[in-house]
Amino acid sequence: MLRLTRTVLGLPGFTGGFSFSSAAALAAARKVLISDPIDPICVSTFESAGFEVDARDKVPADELVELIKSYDALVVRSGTQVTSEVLAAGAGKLRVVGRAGTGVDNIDVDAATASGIMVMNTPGGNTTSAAELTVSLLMALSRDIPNATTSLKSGKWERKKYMGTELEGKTLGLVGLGQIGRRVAAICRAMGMRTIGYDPLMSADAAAAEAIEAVDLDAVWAEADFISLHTPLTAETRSLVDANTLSKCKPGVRIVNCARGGIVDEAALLDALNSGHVAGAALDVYESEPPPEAIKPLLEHERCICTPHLGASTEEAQHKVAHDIASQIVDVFEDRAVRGVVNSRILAELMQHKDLLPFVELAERMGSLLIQLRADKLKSVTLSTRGDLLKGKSSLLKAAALKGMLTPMVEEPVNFINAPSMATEFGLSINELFENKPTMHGNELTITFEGADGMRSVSGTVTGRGTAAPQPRIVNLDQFAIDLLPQGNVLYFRNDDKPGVIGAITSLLGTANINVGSFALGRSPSGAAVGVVSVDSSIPDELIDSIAGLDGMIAVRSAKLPALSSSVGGALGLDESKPVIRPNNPKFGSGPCSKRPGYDVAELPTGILGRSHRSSEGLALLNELTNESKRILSVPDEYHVGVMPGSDTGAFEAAMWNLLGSRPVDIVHFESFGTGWYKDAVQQLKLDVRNFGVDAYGEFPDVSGVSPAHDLVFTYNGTTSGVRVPDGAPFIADNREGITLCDATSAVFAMDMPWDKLDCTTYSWQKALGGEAAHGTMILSPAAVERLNTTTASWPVPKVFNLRKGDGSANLDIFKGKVINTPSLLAVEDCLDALRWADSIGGLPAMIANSQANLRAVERAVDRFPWLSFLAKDAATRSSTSVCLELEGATPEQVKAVVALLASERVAYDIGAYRDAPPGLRIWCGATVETADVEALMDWVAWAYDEVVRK
Ligand SMILES: NC(=O)C1=CN([C@@H]2O[C@H](COP(=O)(O)OP(=O)(O)OC[C@H]3O[C@@H](n4cnc5c(N)ncnc54)[C@H](O)[C@@H]3O)[C@@H](O)[C@H]2O)C=CC1
Ligand SMILES: O=C(O)C(=O)COP(=O)(O)O
Repeated sequence: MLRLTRTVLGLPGFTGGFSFSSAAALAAARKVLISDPIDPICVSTFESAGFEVDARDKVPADELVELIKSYDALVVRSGTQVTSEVLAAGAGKLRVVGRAGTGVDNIDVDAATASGIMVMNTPGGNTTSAAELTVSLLMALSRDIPNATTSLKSGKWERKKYMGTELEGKTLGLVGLGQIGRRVAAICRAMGMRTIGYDPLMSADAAAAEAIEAVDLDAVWAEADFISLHTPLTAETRSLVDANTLSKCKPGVRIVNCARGGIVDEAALLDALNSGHVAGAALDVYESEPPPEAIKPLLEHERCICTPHLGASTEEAQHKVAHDIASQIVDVFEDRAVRGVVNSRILAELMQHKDLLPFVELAERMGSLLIQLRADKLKSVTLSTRGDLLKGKSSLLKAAALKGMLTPMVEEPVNFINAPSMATEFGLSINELFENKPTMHGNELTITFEGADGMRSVSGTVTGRGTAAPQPRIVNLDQFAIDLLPQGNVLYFRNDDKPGVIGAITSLLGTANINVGSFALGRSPSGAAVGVVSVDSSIPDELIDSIAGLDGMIAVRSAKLPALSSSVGGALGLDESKPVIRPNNPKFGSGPCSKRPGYDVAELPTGILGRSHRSSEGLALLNELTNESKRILSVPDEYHVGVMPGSDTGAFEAAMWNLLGSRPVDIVHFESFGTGWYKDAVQQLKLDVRNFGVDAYGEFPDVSGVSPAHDLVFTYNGTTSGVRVPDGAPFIADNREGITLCDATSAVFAMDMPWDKLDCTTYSWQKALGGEAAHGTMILSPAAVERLNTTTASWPVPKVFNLRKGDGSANLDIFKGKVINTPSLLAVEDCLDALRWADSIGGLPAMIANSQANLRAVERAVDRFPWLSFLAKDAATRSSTSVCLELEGATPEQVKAVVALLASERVAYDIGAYRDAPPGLRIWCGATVETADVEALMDWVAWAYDEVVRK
């Protein structure tokens, strides 16, 4: 029974003011208790997901009741009895009970459901093993193998005594045609048996498709030579095989039970064996395990074969179920998926329709709002939906609304698992209605209820779906059009629509030191007005009374709703404050950057490995790479593209060492790497340099003095500052005399490159392509080639950087696949894979669009969170690949803690700012990163900021 703190749904004049349990989402490890012997893969799967595991072979019942209190999850096989006492002791902290196997009859599933604890199993993991044991027992029975073995071992030679019977041609009667029953049927049919079976869920056609004759139970008893049981133990199957049913069986029938003890009445079976009516029985499972003394006569009966619950006891099955249950539980805690849940259809549905999450959040808040604003008992509640998205989804939305309605009313935590059963206990039900009428909001949800104060209703929708961050909004309250973000503390009032009321309310709130966040007002032609005010703190009852006393006031209520973008995680009852959606791919580092979506190293062609890069095949591969890069990047035909050693750094230093020296150099730099090129030019090459630098990270320099007569060295995109050259690099003259050297490593494949302004461009594969490190690409214009041909370097150039031949002319062989030194052909295949992917999504325009969409996702977060800002203030020089962010109010240590927390939650790796840059975040938003992941990440950033900085 539920413990209620209030007379549920019946308090007149209730004015809210509840505190919601916003469990602090600490980064502490989740704790799992394993209380039965299990394959070690279970422990290692949990541990590698950061869980703390306590694995025991056996925990006595009384100890378990104490022990369970400190665990988030419990894993069992059939040995541990998970009773209502255990579940009650665990409730609050315990979220999941996982059964590494099929049968959950050792778990009090109803008690778990009432406490909001998820129960899951691993269907299918041990099907083969259980089916193979069943068939082994059928064969052992037909040939009496155990007795024959014992006889021979005792020195006897009794060939006559052990005359057996063939299975071929005999009828096998199966009760239960689930996974195991069907597998047994398939094996037995292959042995020539006739297979008949009964299962209330299986149609005759579906059974026929499995080559099983669907019959009723009486036919199984009457026709089977062998009967095998494969149902769960339920009220209906308990003692299914008893004296009565046995009497209906053929004399000489043999019976196998590898399903559950209790399906067979053990005393009746012993009688039937004693009378000879049953010729043999094979049991793997017992009513009580281990079996008590009392059933010794059955176990010791000459014609009874018995095994100690070994159906799932194979290395393969144990490995599989142990791995499955651990990864299912990890997935639940990480909100990735809900698989194998046996006590919540709604949860499984919720995880399948993640696109509905904002509506689920809305429904929950609407339910919560209405219940808190009601005046008296509810009479009837109706949820109506409009719009294609919501059609057929009302069970999910109803569950959300119920969760919202119950949460402020009951003491225990309400989640999607227990909300429906709790509601049933209160007799609280919601009617549903789908309305075809179009609405200006597209998809709209309305909850109406009849209370003592008449019909009340609230309607809401979700704005910004698809484009901006989706936001639930209340658009109508009691027939008044309003616009309200349903979160936090809310004051509702209805009054005669006359001047002065709002002023009086704000002044009362001000006097009580309560900040007003927003006002939503609606009015009807009849002269009534309704107002909803969101305020920063809860409103004391005395203040409500004072507002109620204002002239013209009809009704006043207050309510408290959970903070937005935080409560759907509570759907799982896991952690109310954590966002529910995690990035699918948490790799947001700025180099090496994330591989393309769907990347699998196993799919790379490997035929070339071990071959010479100078073989015709090796050469062809290198040329394919440079040609494809050239085509996808729309590099002009007359330019040369080649592979260089040493990543982008190697390629760019090769460019500087080979091309500079004949003119003064202007260096435009605005972050660490560009500053490195500046230092190279001054300190190593001792060039005549003009410095176009910046005072601080995030700025773009004043480039108005860049001279067309000089050479120009610049970075196109500052990976460490999140600053980029403005589109088209307008400061570079078309008719210049000098040449330009452009480090484009985090710009290519994500930005349009103005090739006519770039004479030597370099990049590495590990950035925008998500390729492998150590190789770079160099692109030379005809002017750069001419520079090589007409000048010589006045300093030594190491062999791996040398772009000239012995005669001093440009070594264009490098750009025809004849690379300077040995490349990794595996890295080449990997890069080609990225290029093929680039092509498949629509080439360069699609890659640029991806990166832009990612930047917009971050921009939306910056709009939403006042403490979050771009390091690059000017949008025209803001990078869409290496996006650098500052967290206002966070100390450097706190920024580090935010980064560490996001990594420990496995939502974002490697997103701390570059070591020389100001503390902050650097999120790679190049084309290989998916926008949905950036969107999900930004909610997590907000969560981590709350955890570390605000708490
Ligand atoms: N001995 C052992 O170590 C193992 C035992 N098992 C047990 O075997 C049994 C079957 O497992 P699965 O095939 O994996 O489960 P399943 O869920 O795939 O199949 C059970 C089937 O029983 C049917 N059923 C339910 N009530 C029935 C009734 N009154 N009459 C006839 N059929 C009914 C269901 O419709 C369902 O098709 C379960 O009790 C499970 O716990 C499973 C694995 C290992
Ligand atoms: O999976 C089942 O239902 C089983 O009966 C197997 O039980 P076990 O995990 O071997 O204790």
